[in-house]
Amino acid sequence: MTALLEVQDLRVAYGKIEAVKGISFTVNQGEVTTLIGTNGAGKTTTLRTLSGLLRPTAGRITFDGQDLSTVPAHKIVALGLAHSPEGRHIFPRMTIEENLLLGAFLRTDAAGIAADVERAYALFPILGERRRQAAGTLSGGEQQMLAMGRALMSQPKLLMLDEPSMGLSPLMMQKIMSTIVELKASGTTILLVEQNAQAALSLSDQGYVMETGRIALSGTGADLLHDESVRKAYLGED
Ligand SMILES: Nc1ncnc2c1ncn2[C@@H]1O[C@H](COP(=O)(O)OP(=O)(O)OP(=O)(O)O)[C@@H](O)[C@H]1O
Repeated sequence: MTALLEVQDLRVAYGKIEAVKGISFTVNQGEVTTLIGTNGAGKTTTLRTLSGLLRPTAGRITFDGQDLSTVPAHKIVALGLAHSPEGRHIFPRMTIEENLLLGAFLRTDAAGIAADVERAYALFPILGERRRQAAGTLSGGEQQMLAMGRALMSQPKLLMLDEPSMGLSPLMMQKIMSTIVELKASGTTILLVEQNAQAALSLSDQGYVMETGRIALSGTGADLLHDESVRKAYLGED
């Protein structure tokens, strides 16, 4: 198993408040790795740090053999790391296609970009049907598809998805989860942050449980899914 991302003893603080308190985890090439945890555990802070939006106070991030700790955010996309953020952050007045093309802002290969736009439409047909409409007219779930499609437009080695199922209907959530499985099958490595532990762990190779800035538990998705403490805390079992 080759590690694509290695995080060692990472610490991140907002002023005096330490949100991530020395976490270590690995994302293997070609796998889906999930971070689960309660609200405020530090999952989003971790993804934002990997994207270069926050600076760690300590620790090491190695991505594809390179130390990321001091690489600025705008260079991190070029290294192959894409982030579909919590809350999607699509541009509502721009069209769906314009939003997708923003994800390719570093690329100059017109034919490749056009092919990847078509790939996004194949993955999410609704986006293709409405390509010329303002993105703000999409439903929440469709906006999530757009955010994922846009992140894929940079042809990332690692796709980070922050709470892709948030606020979605069960049917829409299933679509997003099955797309994650499809993306993995086509060779994309994924780091997933999810509140829906059942759905996320079911499709994950590896999982990490975060609690108040620390990793409390780790294992394969199947191990965690069957772990009694995980079932009690995250799957609502007595
Ligand atoms: N901009 C900020 N300034 C100060 N504290 C922050 C900021 N953003 C997050 N925090 C704090 O850092 C901690 C970790 O938050 P984070 O958003 O990373 O958690 P999370 O695991 O993603 O939670 P959620 O599932 O609720 O999104 C929380 O205590 C939160 O209040």
